[in-house]
Parts: sequence; C-alpha cells; structure tokens
Amino acid sequence: MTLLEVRGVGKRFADQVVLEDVSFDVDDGEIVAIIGASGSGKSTLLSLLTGALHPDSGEIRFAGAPLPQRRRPFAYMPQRDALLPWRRVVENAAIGLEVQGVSRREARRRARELLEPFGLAGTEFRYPRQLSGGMRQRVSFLRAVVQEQPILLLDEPFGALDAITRDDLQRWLLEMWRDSGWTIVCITHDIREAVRLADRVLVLPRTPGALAGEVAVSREIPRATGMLTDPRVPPLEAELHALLRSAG
Ligand SMILES: Nc1ncnc2c1ncn2[C@@H]1O[C@H](COP(=O)(O)OP(=O)(O)OP(=O)(O)O)[C@@H](O)[C@H]1O
Repeated sequence: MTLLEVRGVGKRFADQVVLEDVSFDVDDGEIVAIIGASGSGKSTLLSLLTGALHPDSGEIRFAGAPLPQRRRPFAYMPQRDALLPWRRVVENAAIGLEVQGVSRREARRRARELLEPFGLAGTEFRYPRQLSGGMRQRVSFLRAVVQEQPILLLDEPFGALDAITRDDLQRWLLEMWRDSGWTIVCITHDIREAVRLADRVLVLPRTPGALAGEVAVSREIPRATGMLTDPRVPPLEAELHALLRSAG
C-alpha cells in the first residue's frame, strides 16, 4: 500500500529554484533512501515533508489524502543527534512525545520501555556527554521511534560516526526494521549506506528537475550481514554513481 505520494513538488528561495517537479511514492514498510549532491535540496525536501517549509507547487499526500498541515505523520531524526545536554537519556528520548502533548510521566514511561531493545539498558540516568557517539544516535533514533508515527524521516542518520560504529548501527537498524515493519525515508550522501539500508534509492538531480533516477535493491541481498561481499551490490553502486554524474 502506498503511504506517501510526492507529486510534482517544487520549492524556491527568492529567485533560486531548489526543487522542481519532484515525484515519488513510498510504500508501507519500505525503506527509501534519497541521495543527491550537496545543495541538491535533500534537506529542503525533508523540511517540506515535516511542514517546516511549504511547497510552491505540487502536492504531498499521505494515505490517499492531502498531508495535514498540523500533526504530520512523521517522526524526524535530525542530522546531528540534537540531544539536550542538561537532560538525561530518558528525558531526551521522551521529548518528541512531550511535544505531542503526552504527559511527561507517560512519555518517559514509554521511552524507558524501549531502552533495552535499543541497547541502552542502564543508561537511563546518564547525560549525553556520558554516552558514546553511537549511543547518542540510538537515543536520537529512540526519540523518533517512540512517537509511533507512520513514517520515520532520517536525515543523514549515521554521517557523523566513525566507519565501525556506522557499520554496527546500520546492521542494528536493519535488524530492528525487519522485526518492526517501520516505513523509513532516509537522506544520505553515502551511496554505500543508501544501498545497504534501502529498498529503493532515489537520486535527486544536481540542477532542479524530476528525479535523475531510481535504483531498486533486492530484499534477497542479505543487507544486515554479508552485504559487503555480495556480488549484486557493486553494479548497484556503479549505477548510482552514474546517475549522480548524469544528474550534473
Ligand atoms: N532557508 C533557506 N533560505 C534560502 N536558501 C536556502 C534555505 N535552505 C536551503 N537553501 C538553499 O537551497 C539549496 C539546497 O539546500 P539543501 O540544504 O536542501 O541541500 P542538501 O542537498 O541537503 O545539501 P547538503 O547535502 O549539503 O546538506 C542550497 O543552495 C541552499 O543554500
């Protein structure tokens, strides 16, 4: 079932056109990655989804109806972990629910329940400075997931991490996703990350216009494990490199 439909969306800032005629769908339970050169409008596109910005043209629909102006069906994980340094782990994880109007006590109870599956058992009373970078990203991800919104929007989720931690977290995310059925839209600079995480990778063009292309990644490829040695992966990465170049 199609959850999200982006139809001919355009956005300009003053006289600079950033997005033009962008269209794509996201199905229930899919991971869709969006890649594009720096400045191609990836963050702008996410802001159009969250409602921080409004499109100048086109339409965004959710579950067959226009996207509501308020109470959007997304939980957003920002590029940097954006944890508040004066709040402990569980308090940070509960913020998104509190903003939605859930009582502080209930929000923290729900966040606390997820600490263990998120590999954060025993960290409830720690401050962000007492966590590793990977743990901070897990708290940030938990803060999005606990909101139980239909779609998770991830903005460069692992970009700031070292390669080993990134690999661990990608594997962990895929294992969690397999058991949860989350629908995820993820923007990233990293072709390898896009191919590893996503069912489909969408390429934004360098100069505004319709998507430069799309590459499907078979679910038969063992993404959580074995991805690096699977012979089906290099051709997909090469195709994405070519699309990114052609988009120039
Ligand atoms: N609020 C704004 N006001 C004016 N121009 C903006 C604004 N936000 C983004 N832009 C411009 O829009 C273009 C696209 O920016 P955006 O951040 O969406 O790209 P991006 O693909 O996410 O880039 P990066 O990968 O470098 O983060 C850039 O030229 C940027 O300067």
